[in-house]
Amino acid sequence: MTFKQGFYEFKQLMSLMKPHRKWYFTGLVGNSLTNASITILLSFVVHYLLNFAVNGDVQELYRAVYLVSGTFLALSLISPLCSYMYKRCVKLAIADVRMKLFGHMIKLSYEKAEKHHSGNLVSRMTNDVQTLEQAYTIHIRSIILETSLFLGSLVILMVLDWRFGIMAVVLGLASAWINAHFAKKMRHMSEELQGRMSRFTERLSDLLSGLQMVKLFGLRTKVGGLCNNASEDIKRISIRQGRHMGLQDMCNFVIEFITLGGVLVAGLILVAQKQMELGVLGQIVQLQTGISTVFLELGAAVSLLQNSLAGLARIREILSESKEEEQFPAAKQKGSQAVDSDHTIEQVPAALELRDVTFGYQPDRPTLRRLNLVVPEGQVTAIVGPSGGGKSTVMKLLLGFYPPDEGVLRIRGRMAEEFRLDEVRDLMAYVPQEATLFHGTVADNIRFGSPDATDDEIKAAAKTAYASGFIAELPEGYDTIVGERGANLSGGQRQRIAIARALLKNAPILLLDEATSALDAESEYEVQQGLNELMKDRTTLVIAHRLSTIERADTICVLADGELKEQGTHEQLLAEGGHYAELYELQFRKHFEEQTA
Ligand SMILES: Nc1ncnc2c1ncn2[C@@H]1O[C@H](COP(=O)(O)OP(=O)(O)OP(=O)(O)O)[C@@H](O)[C@H]1O
Repeated sequence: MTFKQGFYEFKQLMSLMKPHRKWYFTGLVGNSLTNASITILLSFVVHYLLNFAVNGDVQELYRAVYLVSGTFLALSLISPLCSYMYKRCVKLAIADVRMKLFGHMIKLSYEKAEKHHSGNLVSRMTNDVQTLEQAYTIHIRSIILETSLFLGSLVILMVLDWRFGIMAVVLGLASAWINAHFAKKMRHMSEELQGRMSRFTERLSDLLSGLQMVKLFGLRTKVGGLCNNASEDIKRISIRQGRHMGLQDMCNFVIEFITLGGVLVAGLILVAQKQMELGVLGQIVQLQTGISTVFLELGAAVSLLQNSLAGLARIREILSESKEEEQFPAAKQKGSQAVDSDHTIEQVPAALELRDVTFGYQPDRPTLRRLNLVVPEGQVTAIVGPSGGGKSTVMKLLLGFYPPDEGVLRIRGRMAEEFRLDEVRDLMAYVPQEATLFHGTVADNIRFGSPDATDDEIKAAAKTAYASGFIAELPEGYDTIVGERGANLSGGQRQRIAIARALLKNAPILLLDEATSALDAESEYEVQQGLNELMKDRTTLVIAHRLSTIERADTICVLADGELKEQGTHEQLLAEGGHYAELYELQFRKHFEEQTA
């Protein structure tokens, strides 16, 4: 790390402290200077006491007593006050950083957020923010304290005997050179360590979120092994770091030992030749001992600061990731307008429309290819097709999670990018395959659909969604805690809560990633009843996994390999005898076999 880079990173570190900088530095410098002054004043106490011992001069004793009293006063008053002042600023700044990071994370564009493992993001919020706090509270304080102690001691040494002052400067330069060398290596290890900590959190969160599967499939050793490996990596790097710091300490000790030995020998010779008072030598030894620990402490602080700077780099990496735009994302490639101008405005514009939409998660690997899809207002349009055909991707584009690479998206006849994202999301209610519930009560989870809903409205929505029956049987009814991600409820119950939430939102367009196939017959029936209520009088785009649920849809679109293969009503598509008829035949036969088994 060059000096320029170090300075730049330090500036970055300070920029996060900006609103509290004045009081932070007042407290920090006050605390450091008080503590440094105490050490220097104590060297005078040694000086006076030794003079008193040699000359028997009581004035020297009085001076020592005054100094000790002053030191005690400073220790018990100024130092704690300053300490409180800067520590308070650190707590405030760290809370700001945490909120800023959190605010940024939840606004990350879906595309960026998907690239990070949730455990990795958690680790940045916890481990990295913690290393940042240590920088402000411990390492920077240490650097200021030790530097002021060094400078103060150097001035006194120069006044007492300039030769010892020069010696301290030489010692300082040697120590700085050695510690800079160690700090460079320490930075590499710190970056590696933070990365491994992040990986450990990822593995742990995978293990905990999939605990059921881990137990069922006997994966404790395998998945637990991944956690162990990550933990072993942390152990290995931490031990390497410890060894490195031990070596650094040893080098600093050697310098300290040689210097102190040199000071003692040279000083005693001067005392023997009556060129120096014993009190002066005592003070020089005291100051020199302080200077030696300065370099030990300074070396450790600069090394440990590398941990914090590595953490800061990881925090800044997230803060520099692009946030979701306020406007609905436009197609990445120009030429979309040309396609749009070809379009003849219909009398009643479609609720949703995709024109020549091409999209790929990776460049040159299109998931959707020149797709044309129209969802007429007030009708039910179903998308069916093989797994991986691009059905959910269509919904992600309509919800503005990704911009199409090419083509045009229209919502109620207007170009999608003319809308703000929140406007589009207000127009649509999305019920995903897996209902997302948050830790809280049943009522809280339904209320997410409309934060101002009254208790009666919540109950009415639950009733329409066929959820009121099971909610009444829960121990605390609507006040029952659903557990982490709704773990205290069954899959069908979770889905009915999600349906009640969508009902409460009362959006005119419904996007439904239907997943009744994983439910037992009774739950499936009840969820289906809830969905039917939800679809009433609404424009619906539904991804159907069970064809029996969409036989009465106004239009069925068959999507495979990102292309629209067929389109029509159930009867038309059966009569065509194409992909749909094949899929239907397959599901019908499977169902028949299940029934007769
Ligand atoms: N975030 C992503 N990054 C990269 N590829 C993705 C991502 N999400 C989906 N894909 C890929 O895009 C393709 C279409 O996925 P999509 O989820 O749209 O299919 P689907 O038709 O909804 O499938 P299913 O019926 O199984 O839910 C698949 O090949 C999938 O692997």
